[in-house]
Amino acid sequence: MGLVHVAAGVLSDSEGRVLIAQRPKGAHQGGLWEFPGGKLEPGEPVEQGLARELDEELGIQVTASRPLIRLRHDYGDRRVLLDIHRVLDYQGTPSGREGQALDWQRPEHMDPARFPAADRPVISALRLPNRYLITGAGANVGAHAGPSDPDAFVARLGQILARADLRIVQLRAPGLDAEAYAQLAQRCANVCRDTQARLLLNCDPRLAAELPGSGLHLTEARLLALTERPRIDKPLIGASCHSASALAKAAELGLDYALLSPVRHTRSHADAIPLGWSRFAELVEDACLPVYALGGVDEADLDTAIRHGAQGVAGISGFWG
Ligand SMILES: Nc1nc2c([nH]c(=O)n2[C@@H]2O[C@H](COP(=O)(O)OP(=O)(O)OP(=O)(O)O)[C@@H](O)[C@H]2O)c(=O)[nH]1
Repeated sequence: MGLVHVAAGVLSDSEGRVLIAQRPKGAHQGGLWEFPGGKLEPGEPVEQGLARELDEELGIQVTASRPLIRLRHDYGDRRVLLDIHRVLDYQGTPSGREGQALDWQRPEHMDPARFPAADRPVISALRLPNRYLITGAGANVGAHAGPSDPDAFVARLGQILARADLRIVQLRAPGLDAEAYAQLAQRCANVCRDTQARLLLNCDPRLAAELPGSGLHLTEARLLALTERPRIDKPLIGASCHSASALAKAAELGLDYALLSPVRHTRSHADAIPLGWSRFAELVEDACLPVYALGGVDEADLDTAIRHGAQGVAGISGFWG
């Protein structure tokens, strides 16, 4: 069975809604909604094919785009390689040139069941920001300890989340016992509510289920021990990964994102061997979910991370200071 290489585009409007199109009834995955695009011609570069398809299907001329996510999916009757790009700039007004219905939808309102199965990670990618904050230690303690001063810790979190482009935070405090973690999580949840940020709990899933917060973050050890996606009433679940097998497991369980580390040497994980950007890109290439670059990276690396296939950058020291 051959591989069908497809380029598709994400067009956003000023309210953050994304353009979707309905596939014709008789087509593969007919009746479902998709990101506009189509098959590349043999040897055709992705950006060129994307521009051609969006001109044919929508009557627009793409002038700037960048990769969002690359995915592989096996439908049984067809294997697809999807290159999904964000369209950053275009000329013209999109219209359904092939008679297809169009709609503009906010990513958080998209129902994955109404899209081809391959598109689920695309919807996750659209719902996630490109900067991901991990809490550091409080004053006077090493990165592996918990915060020694919860008041200062919560105040620091509030300061950082005042920035409009940091909308997701993982509460990482491996030095705390369950009770101290739960107390701190309650206080962080209040800060996140006030700043409209999403809080991800890095703790035992059973504890997380009892705590406020938008999601759960799994350590690689917790991820590898699972056989199914944790059944928890929180929309967002991700995991730390350090290998191809962990990324494959995260995708197989239908997690929403992974953190892949360490890209560079870091003081917090001094013994770990850095992946470097080219190995990072190789691992992301085969991963079927959004992946953040972590470990010795900061905001200055955002463009580099995206060029190497990442959703964005995650960090402790780069953001926490
Ligand atoms: N455009 C697009 N195709 C997708 C998406 N998700 C997904 O699985 N696909 C699959 O990718 C393939 C795209 O092929 P297509 O039939 O749209 O290609 P095309 O526009 O060149 O049409 P053609 O077959 O008439 O030449 C289909 O198998 C489709 O099911 C998506 O979000 N957008």
